[in-house]
Amino acid sequence: MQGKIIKAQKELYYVDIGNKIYMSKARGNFRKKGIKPLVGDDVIIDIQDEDKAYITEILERKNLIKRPNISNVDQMLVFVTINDPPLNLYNLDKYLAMCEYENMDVVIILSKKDLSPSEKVQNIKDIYENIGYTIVSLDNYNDFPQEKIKEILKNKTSAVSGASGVGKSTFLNNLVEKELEIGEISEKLKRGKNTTRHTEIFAIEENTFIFDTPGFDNFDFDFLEDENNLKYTFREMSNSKCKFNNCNHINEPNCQVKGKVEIGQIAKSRYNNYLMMFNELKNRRENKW
Ligand SMILES: Nc1nc2c(ncn2[C@@H]2O[C@H](COP(=O)(O)OP(=O)(O)OP(=O)(O)O)[C@@H](O)[C@H]2O)c(=O)[nH]1
Ligand SMILES: [Zn+2]
Repeated sequence: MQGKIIKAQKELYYVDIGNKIYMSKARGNFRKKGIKPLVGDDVIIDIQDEDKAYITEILERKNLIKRPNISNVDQMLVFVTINDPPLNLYNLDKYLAMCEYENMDVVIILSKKDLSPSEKVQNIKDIYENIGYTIVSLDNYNDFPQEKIKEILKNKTSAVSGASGVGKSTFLNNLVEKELEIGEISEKLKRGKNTTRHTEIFAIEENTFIFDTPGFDNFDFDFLEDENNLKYTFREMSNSKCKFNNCNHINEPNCQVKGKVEIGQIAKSRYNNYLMMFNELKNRRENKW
């Protein structure tokens, strides 16, 4: 039987098989190899009785995030605000680069719309929609697009990320509370108010999950070692016809990316952040030795 680990407590794993949750312990070859099951893992279980089972196999992971340790994130909801806290485009572009590198879909959530001047919201939308990102602006208290969010989450396992105070927990509570009201999430999964926090996944509906702890917590650049690969994580730089096909778009002659920046087809902020990240990675690699 195949299922997904939605919660881990010490050596006990809660495996959701769609209509039922089994408390499971690890058994099998992966244990000998020192591989520990993670929340998010798709696993094969061997059912013992009513609600107990053994995990016998961990299916290949699509990706693995550290701090918190979670796996198989299909989609990242990257949260930003315009004013509170102030928008930091460098960090946003870094999050986006990480998601590209980890092969996750990305949706940008611009929260606290109520506190944001609409022309600034439009500005950000213009930059990011132009390069193919979905961006949803919302007010967690008075304008929460539940149906739209559910549509975005459908049939995927999603996680949230973003700076402290951008409204991630309020968003998650909103989403889960509303679903609880509608009665689509079983009472079993209801978040205990006083229990210790472990990473958990909520099943929004069948085949649709969201992690309750932010991904890329405490983030830095340990995902990318070689600055020469950074260009592949900037969508607007792929498919450019530069003179050199390994062009880093910095000092090379006949660089189409630089040309596009000059005529405004590529956002200056994105390009400048690319240069900053490039240097950050380069310094880091050079200082390692
Ligand atoms: N005006 C307004 N305030 C909001 C909105 N969403 C959240 N807040 C408030 O912003 C503050 C921070 O929200 P949280 O949901 O705790 O933010 P977080 O991203 O989870 O923060 P960390 O837990 O530190 O990572 C709280 O006081 C919320 O009530 C919103 O859409 N509009
Ligand atoms: Zn170039």
